[in-house]
Amino acid sequence: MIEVKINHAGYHLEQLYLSDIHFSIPPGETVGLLGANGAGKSTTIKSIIGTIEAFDGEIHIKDGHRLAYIPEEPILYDHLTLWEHLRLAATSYDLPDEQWIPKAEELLKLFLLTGKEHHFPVHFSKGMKQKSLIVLSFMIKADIYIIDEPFIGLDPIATKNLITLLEQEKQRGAAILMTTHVLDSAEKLCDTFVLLHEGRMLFKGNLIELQQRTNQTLDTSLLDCFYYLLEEEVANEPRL
Ligand SMILES: Nc1ncnc2c1ncn2[C@@H]1O[C@H](COP(=O)(O)OP(=O)(O)OP(=O)(O)O)[C@@H](O)[C@H]1O
Repeated sequence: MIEVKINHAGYHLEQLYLSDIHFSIPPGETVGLLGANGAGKSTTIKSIIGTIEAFDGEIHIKDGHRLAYIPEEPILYDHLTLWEHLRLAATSYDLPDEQWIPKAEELLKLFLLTGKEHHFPVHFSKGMKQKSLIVLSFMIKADIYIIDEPFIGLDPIATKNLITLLEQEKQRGAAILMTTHVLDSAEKLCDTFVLLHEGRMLFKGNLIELQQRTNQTLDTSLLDCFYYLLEEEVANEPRL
């Protein structure tokens, strides 16, 4: 379980971008953090993981719970091989060799990285770097996964494997937060949605609640509801 209470957050104290973004993710649930470009999704994630410049709010994570974060732009160490990255993560979480090594090998095979363990991932393609971070995150069996744009840059097989892994982790009781612009995938994978617009939370709830909120029928897609909600918001904005 993770509880997010962002009163204000942003990049300059005098000009905070996010305001009043409050939501929680119970164990075994996936929340989709949605919004147009610049709506504040990455800023919300930075607030949760503690890398934002200015923050007023509270983030509650149960003691001892592990959080795995997969950023949109993969960040890897220049001078460590893929295997050294995996060993470093395992050491940081005190995982015994007999636990992490078989899991790492299984994930490397699944994401077609077997044979690349002793290469330097900084020289990998963008998708391979992303897959390396996926292997690292799923290897530690986190309680909370935060994934920024998981489907951009992954090939179709890797995307399918990632979806299967996410479903398995959810069944295991992990709480998952993902941002994505791929709304048909979000509709299938997420239990609830947090919709941001210009740093504010426009909506929080499941698809049925979003269909009701936008006066749409139960067969209306997430994409269409999202569109109607933003259209209504923009129409109601004060004109300069
Ligand atoms: N490092 C930064 N310094 C100053 N302002 C920033 C910084 N990063 C983002 N912003 C601003 O904060 C606002 C929200 O950006 P954010 O990256 O959270 O949007 P997003 O919803 O993740 O967008 P996208 O879908 O394009 O990734 C934007 O106005 C952006 O210009």
